[in-house]
Amino acid sequence: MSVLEDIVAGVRADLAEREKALPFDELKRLAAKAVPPRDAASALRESSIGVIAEVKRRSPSKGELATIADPAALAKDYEEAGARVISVLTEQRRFGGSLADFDAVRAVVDVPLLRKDFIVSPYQVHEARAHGADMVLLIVAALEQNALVALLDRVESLGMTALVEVHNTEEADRALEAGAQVIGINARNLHTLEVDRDVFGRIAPGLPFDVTKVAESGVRGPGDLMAYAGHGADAVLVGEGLVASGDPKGALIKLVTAGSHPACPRPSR
Ligand SMILES: O=C(O)c1ccccc1NCC(=O)[C@H](O)[C@H](O)COP(=O)(O)O
Repeated sequence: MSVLEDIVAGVRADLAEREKALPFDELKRLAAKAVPPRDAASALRESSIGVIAEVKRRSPSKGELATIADPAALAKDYEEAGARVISVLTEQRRFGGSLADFDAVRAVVDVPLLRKDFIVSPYQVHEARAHGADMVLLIVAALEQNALVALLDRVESLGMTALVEVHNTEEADRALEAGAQVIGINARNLHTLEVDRDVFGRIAPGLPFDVTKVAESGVRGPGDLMAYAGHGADAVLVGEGLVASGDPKGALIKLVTAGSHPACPRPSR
């Protein structure tokens, strides 16, 4: 079983428990009553390079990254430092995240929030909305094409933005065929867990100019952000480089400053 398959199997088991506790129809009613979604897509298409700052405790590749006793305080720091979007991992078994973390963050910040999880069911999309999510991650490698199309449609019909994650040109073609408007190119190979920052430069130039391009993983400082920007990134998604830095707010300020520096390549629109 690959790492991704193993994670998804755990996600499905946990999902089955939540579905028992809260029927889908009830969840849909809660989602319909939630505060309307913020426009995450527009937040990522400003004239400077945006940063999606992630609340990430641990990971399959690195194990424990940071304790994060107070995810709300970390998110508040991210907002004050200029994060365009905040990503909150809600997968529990391998990343130590939870919907409780998401709720704590939602209660204190106004910027758009990304629910970062392994979404395989419409239930999780409505769940994200019910908890106040504005953006939802859809990983192409984890989904058959018809499921990808249906989930993307579901995310958009609830007024949220889908961040559709790809790792190679075949997945990028599938994302485009499904109608993705925001594509995340993840430098982390989900089979080997190795990070290859060059993946972005191989895929991004082949995407239509009007698709928002997010470089995911491997940003450890302003130099990496600048390099991704040079290959056409509109935004970068950063976890480890912030939470394991010892000073997440300071590290994010450096990235945000680099993203709006005159020497930083701008999105070409
Ligand atoms: O981070 C991992 O080890 C990982 C393993 C398997 C599936 C997904 C994984 N990470 C999810 C992410 O996409 C990253 O959290 C995100 O891109 C931030 O990456 P980084 O800045 O390198 O922490």
